[in-house]
Amino acid sequence: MALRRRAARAARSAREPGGTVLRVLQPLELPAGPAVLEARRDLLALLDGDAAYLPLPAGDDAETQRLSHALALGEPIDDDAALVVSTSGTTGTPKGAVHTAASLRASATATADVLGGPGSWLLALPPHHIAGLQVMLRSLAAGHDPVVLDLAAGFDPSALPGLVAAMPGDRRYTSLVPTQLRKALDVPAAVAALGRLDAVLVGGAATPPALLARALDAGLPIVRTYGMSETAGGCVYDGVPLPGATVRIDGSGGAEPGRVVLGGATLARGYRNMPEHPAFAEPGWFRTDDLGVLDDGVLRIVGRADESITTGGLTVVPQVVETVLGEMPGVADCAVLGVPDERLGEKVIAVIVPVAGARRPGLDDVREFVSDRLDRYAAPRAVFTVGELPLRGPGKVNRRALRERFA
Ligand SMILES: O=C(O)CCC(=O)c1ccccc1C(=O)O
Repeated sequence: MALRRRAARAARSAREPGGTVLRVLQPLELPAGPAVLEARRDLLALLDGDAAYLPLPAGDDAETQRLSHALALGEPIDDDAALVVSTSGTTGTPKGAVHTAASLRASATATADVLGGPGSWLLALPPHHIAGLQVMLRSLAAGHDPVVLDLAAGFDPSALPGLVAAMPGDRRYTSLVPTQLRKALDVPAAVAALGRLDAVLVGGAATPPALLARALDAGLPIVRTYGMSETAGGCVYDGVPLPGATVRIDGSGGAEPGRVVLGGATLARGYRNMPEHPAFAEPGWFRTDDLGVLDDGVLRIVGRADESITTGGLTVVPQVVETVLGEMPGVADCAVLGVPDERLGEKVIAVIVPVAGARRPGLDDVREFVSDRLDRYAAPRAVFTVGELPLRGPGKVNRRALRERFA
């Protein structure tokens, strides 16, 4: 059912006597267990699907706007578990990040503090994704129903003006992934609408510098966020940790990129049913798969440890090459990956989405463009063009699918 119709129904059910309900947000076959959300009935009406509603015993907070105990279809998770966020992870092993009421509250509070106060939120991301979930929670925490963009037929920026106009409250926010921002920038009325918001959070994937520059030039209040399900969404805004969040770089020699390790009150307690998982081995810290550098306390993400390419014995971080290619005329979007190569072990290839109507950049164009911007060994050795990049989640390129296609 279209989200718009659900929204209309939600508005109706909001007038019914409330009561809280539990809601399973994720399919049950995940070994990590389902994510369960308790929220007001009017919100849950937006999240229609096949899952069952389980009535919650009414407590002190019967018409609550907070999260509380989660049950997996009657199976208790843990005493202090509030929400299990299912995360596929890049490695493909599904995991459930166990959040407590404290970690979720810490995230909501820190976000509101940094953005200038609680406000209403426009939901433009799937509600089972941590960023979409956070949009709903922050909006509900501020006492506002989130305004919902219908994603049934994909992200349509022309819906933004009407939805932004319908947003209550004196502070108004939204969260987008970079691909959505790119689409919105092509629609002047959408740019004007986003420009009326107090912040547009962009995250989930690296925002190419050229895209960021276009958005800032258009006057959009962009905040680049960095975080993941394990940190209850963004815990670093524009490179600066939120109040209470901490960032450490491990295994880095000075300016060299090292492993990003995150700490602070927004951290999940661990992965469900995986007490030995190495990412949570050090109490109070979460070891990410990201590589980054800290310049004067400002975090810059360089790429992912598990996606780096070894070519001729040298390491290439795909995101570094993507950032350079993203500045190339005629390139709307791109992904860089390693494919098996007899001589080099792996070779660097680029998959490019050309700008509509522009000449398709070829291998010679690419090699010339990168020649004074990248080390020789990092230059792509093959270039493919596609209409759009396959995604494995909002904003995240499915490199595995590309590797299978172009290897
Ligand atoms: O992709 C992830 O794992 C987290 C991304 C994320 O939290 C996010 C993504 C887009 C916009 C806003 C946010 C956010 O920090 O809430």
